Amino acid sequence: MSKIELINVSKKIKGKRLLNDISLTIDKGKICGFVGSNGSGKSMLFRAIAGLIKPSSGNVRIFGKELHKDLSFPESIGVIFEKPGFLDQYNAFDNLKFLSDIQGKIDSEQIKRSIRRVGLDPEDKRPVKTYSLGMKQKLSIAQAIMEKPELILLDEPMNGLDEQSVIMIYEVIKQEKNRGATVLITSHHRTDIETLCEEVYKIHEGTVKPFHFPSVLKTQQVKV
Ligand SMILES: Nc1ncnc2c1ncn2[C@@H]1O[C@H](COP(=O)(O)OP(=O)(O)OP(=O)(O)O)[C@@H](O)[C@H]1O
Repeated sequence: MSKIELINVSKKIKGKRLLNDISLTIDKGKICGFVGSNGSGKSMLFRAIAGLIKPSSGNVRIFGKELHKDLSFPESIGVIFEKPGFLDQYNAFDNLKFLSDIQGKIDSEQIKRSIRRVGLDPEDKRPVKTYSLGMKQKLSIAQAIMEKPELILLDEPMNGLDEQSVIMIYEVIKQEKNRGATVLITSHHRTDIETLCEEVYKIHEGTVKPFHFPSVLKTQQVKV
């Protein structure tokens, strides 16, 4: 029950198999990393887990409930995908308020707290269109965590972040895990994955396999 399960999930678009018979189980409360080259299928996999695409075959179960059968979308989910989509003429707080009003689960103070947690100022009245890429990225992370979701999908969350901000977001992600969230992350940076993830999978042409980074130390020892 307390698992994310993909059972023989495939997705074909226009005859091309983008996800290829993926079976995967992730325990609740884990931080799980996904690596793989550009176009390998990481975002497509996240879309399948978020209920944003329907697999051509196979099932996705989120904590015991089957997507597209028991429910359309996971009940408690926070996501960021590659391009943050905000209402550019509104400020940070108003953007998150607008989104939180859909569910009506949290109050203004909780929104402000999550904006502060990612290092932004909830009292900043400037429209989001004046924000840098990194600031927009931080706001996306604030939006993904603000409702304390059970499941958090972070597709390249460190995009555009400076070194100090990356360390701050590492802490935020670890805090989310500590409160019980299951976090799935993609990144092209080994340090992100090694610092955060307890399990790592590699996606290659739509298939998924457990992955371990090659040990640099071992290679050096062999050379000596
Ligand atoms: N809507 C779509 N229609 C058809 N093909 C798509 C669609 N979206 C993605 N693809 C294809 O699916 C494959 C996987 O794309 P995906 O975005 O999942 O890759 P990714 O691993 O996230 O790559 P990156 O590291 O560049 O973000 C690619 O070949 C891409 O061209």
